[in-house]
Amino acid sequence: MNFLLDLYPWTKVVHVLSVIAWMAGLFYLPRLFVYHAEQVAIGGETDRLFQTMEYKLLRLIMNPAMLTTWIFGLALVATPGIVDWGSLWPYTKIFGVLGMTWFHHWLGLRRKEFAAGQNRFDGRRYRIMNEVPTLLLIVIVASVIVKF
Ligand code: HEM
Repeated sequence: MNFLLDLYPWTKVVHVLSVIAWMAGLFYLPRLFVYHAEQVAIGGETDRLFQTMEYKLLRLIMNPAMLTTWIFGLALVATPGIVDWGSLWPYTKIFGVLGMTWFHHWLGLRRKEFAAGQNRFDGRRYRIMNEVPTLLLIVIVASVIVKF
């Protein structure tokens, strides 16, 4: 895995770029759900517009960004000398990324419900869920920067 040492800064560049794209979607999609749930009548033109925006955000931005975040994150894990498994931070980071991945799939399930005209949650619920990626982001960034 020594070739990964030469690539290390560039692996991290692609990892962080992917993270930014993924996070943009993880913050924005629940906001779309808030307005979709509160302001939009089922079956109308605006409903179809929101469904298209949600579909494209998830499929074209968030799914690929999650995939490349994972691929390049795991490449960083495989790079010699980067992760000290005797420290606490790798475990808090794993907790954060598994939580973020769970949240991504939770949003994907809610998108399918909107697409079927069967949304079950009100805007307040989506507002509350919007805080989940914020909290996980704090845990993850503190883990990789402070490295406690
Ligand atoms: C999906 C699985 C992920 C894995 C396996 C992973 C793994 C890693 C590893 C091993 C590093 C290298 C740390 C170093 O160079 O010292 C790193 C850096 C980083 N990760 Fe991740 N990561 C993942 C997801 C995420 C997520 C979801 C975020 C943010 C929401 C994130 C944010 C960062 C940042 C900002 C850095 C750069 C820290 C620095 O060195 O300045 N990562 N990641």
